Amino acid sequence: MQIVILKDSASVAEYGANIFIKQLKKKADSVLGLATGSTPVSLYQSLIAANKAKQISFKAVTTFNLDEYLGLEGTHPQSYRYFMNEQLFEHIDIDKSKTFVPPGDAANPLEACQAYEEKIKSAGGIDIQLLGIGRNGHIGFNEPSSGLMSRTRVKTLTKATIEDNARFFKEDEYQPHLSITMGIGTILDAKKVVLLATGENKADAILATVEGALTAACPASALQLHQDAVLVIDEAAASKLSDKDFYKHIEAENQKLMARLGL
Ligand SMILES: N[C@@H]1[C@@H](O)[C@H](O)[C@@H](COP(=O)(O)O)O[C@@H]1O
Repeated sequence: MQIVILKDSASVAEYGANIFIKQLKKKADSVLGLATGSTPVSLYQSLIAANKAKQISFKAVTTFNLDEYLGLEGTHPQSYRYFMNEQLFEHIDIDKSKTFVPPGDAANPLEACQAYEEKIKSAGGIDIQLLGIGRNGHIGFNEPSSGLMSRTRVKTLTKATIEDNARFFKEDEYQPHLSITMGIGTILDAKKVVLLATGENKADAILATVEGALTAACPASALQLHQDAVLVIDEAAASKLSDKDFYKHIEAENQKLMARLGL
């Protein structure tokens, strides 16, 4: 796991965006795995700016989002499809028919999960998967106790996640308790995984992910198994790590090596 500790959330977004910009320059028809939540919003703004400045194009790109609320149509303002349209897709030169979000309004969600897996496979697999992290260590909507090899499926949200996400819903608005989410196995199949975390309320989850045991109790700990997982976190999210200075030292050495190799 590559651990990059930066001073604040703006630096995290910029570093994360640069990984995606580099990927799109290298492979114009990349398959991107995308995420929702407040953490990736600034990264999306940087990608929009890079697209407007003609540094990168999304014309040949395909995207797959991690998850969606079950029971919300894509036109619902709290749906993740709506979020993606608003925060990214409507501002870039992407072909919307190549942007996929699990269908929250599927008549048969079980079949829809299977179809989503097949769609990812037929697109050639995900080149880079962007992730945020929940306070309880969830990735996508893979809550604690999720199978480490799980595939796209229906998941019940924990009380903690429902409470954390309640801020997006109006007081009397229906808030789903179920979701469709890529599984942990689906996420691990991505060629590269980039997890962003900022703020002190993510510090316990980051500690469990980096220095804790590989366990379904912290779904993000499964990234310990990935060959190319990058954690981009700010000082606050890194504040509980015991080996923080060591990770900074490794990253400085890593940067020197990359510069020497011209990468
Ligand atoms: N399903 C999403 C996750 O994919 C996201 O990582 C998490 C954290 O969100 P935030 O970035 O707002 O803290 O929220 C939701 O539960």
